[in-house]
Amino acid sequence: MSGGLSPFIHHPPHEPVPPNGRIGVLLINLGTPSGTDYFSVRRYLGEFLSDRRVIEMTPWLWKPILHGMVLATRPFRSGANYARIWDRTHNASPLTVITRAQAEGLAKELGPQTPVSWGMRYGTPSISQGLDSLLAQGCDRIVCLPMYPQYSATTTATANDQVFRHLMRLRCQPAIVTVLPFADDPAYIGALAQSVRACWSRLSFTPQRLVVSFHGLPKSYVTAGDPYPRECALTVKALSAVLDMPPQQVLLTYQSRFGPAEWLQPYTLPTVTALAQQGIKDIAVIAPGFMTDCIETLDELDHELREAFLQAGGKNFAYVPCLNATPQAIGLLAGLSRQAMRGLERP
Ligand SMILES: C=CC1=C(C)c2cc3[nH]c(cc4nc(cc5[nH]c(cc1n2)c(C)c5CCC(=O)O)C(CCC(=O)O)=C4C)c(C)c3C=C
Ligand SMILES: [Fe+2]
Ligand SMILES: [Fe+2]
Repeated sequence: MSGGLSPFIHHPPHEPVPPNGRIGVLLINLGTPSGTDYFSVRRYLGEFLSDRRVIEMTPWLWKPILHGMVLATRPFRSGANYARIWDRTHNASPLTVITRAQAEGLAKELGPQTPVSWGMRYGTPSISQGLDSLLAQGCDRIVCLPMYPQYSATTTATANDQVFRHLMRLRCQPAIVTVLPFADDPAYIGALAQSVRACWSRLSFTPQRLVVSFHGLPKSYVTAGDPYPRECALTVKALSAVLDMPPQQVLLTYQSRFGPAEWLQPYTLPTVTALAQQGIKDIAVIAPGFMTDCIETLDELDHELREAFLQAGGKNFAYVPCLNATPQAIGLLAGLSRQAMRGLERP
């Protein structure tokens, strides 16, 4: 509700409820289209690809490309890909369904004194909606937890930007703590190792290689200072150590390249097809940069990459699911939240 000519949201005067306020947690994820049709995907991609943290190219060069080419064609292709992974029970993208389950699991774990909500950087429910829901529940202190284990300005920073953009409109602001990425946090690495072991124990083969695939990033962003590949390397090193796997059996790769520029290398797809051509028959693939299974994992890895590997001569391909809403993931999110909440406690 806006207050006349004031740029700030109008709050009727009220006493905080409960009287000394409370701490809430906002889980933040990337976001996803609300449907697989052209217009839903276009709306999502339009918001995503208009973010200057994501596309740094000067707007007067990028806008004509985005509106003239990308948004005219890509929604058809992406929409068809989303249709392959769509959760028809909930009529929603897996990213939405699983993020909601993560928030519900965290709420249960933290108990009724700590409201939990969730918001997407692009699409709905938005970060603003998530924050408003916590404010309406009397939260005067909020932990914002972007669910990106490895820092990148294109993900972590833009999630935090959006939180503070919402705060800019508030007359009564809550205190905020943003949770740092957790690339080599022992609880995160332990959860990943457990999911690898659980997956492998169900296989009828022993993978000769573990391919650890992360979402890519334009190389120029890294040259300009984005620490993302360093953080990915930390995760791989810690995971190999806990799994007690020799480094040569664990390969760090980058997927999901977008546009013609050079992205971080080695790329996942050519690496995996080369493995098959070199006679490596059995592999497993994990994507620890994603806390939640989504189009990039379910379609690009478990579907497209699997087919490419088998077509190139591979025999067995195992995809290790993301941590999703497993008890290990909820324990990790609860641990990160509690640690941040300590910094917000009143004396
Ligand atoms: C320049 C473009 C992009 C950058 C930079 C980028 C970084 C980045 N993204 C993720 C996580 C996710 N990305 C997802 C989808 C997705 N990403 C891009 C482009 C860039 N990402 C596009 C165009 C899309 C949409 C899908 C498509 O059209 O092919 C998703 C999945 C969302 C879903 O709906 O399931 C995630 C998650 C990270 C972690 C990252 C940088 C490190
Ligand atoms: Fe992406
Ligand atoms: Fe992709």
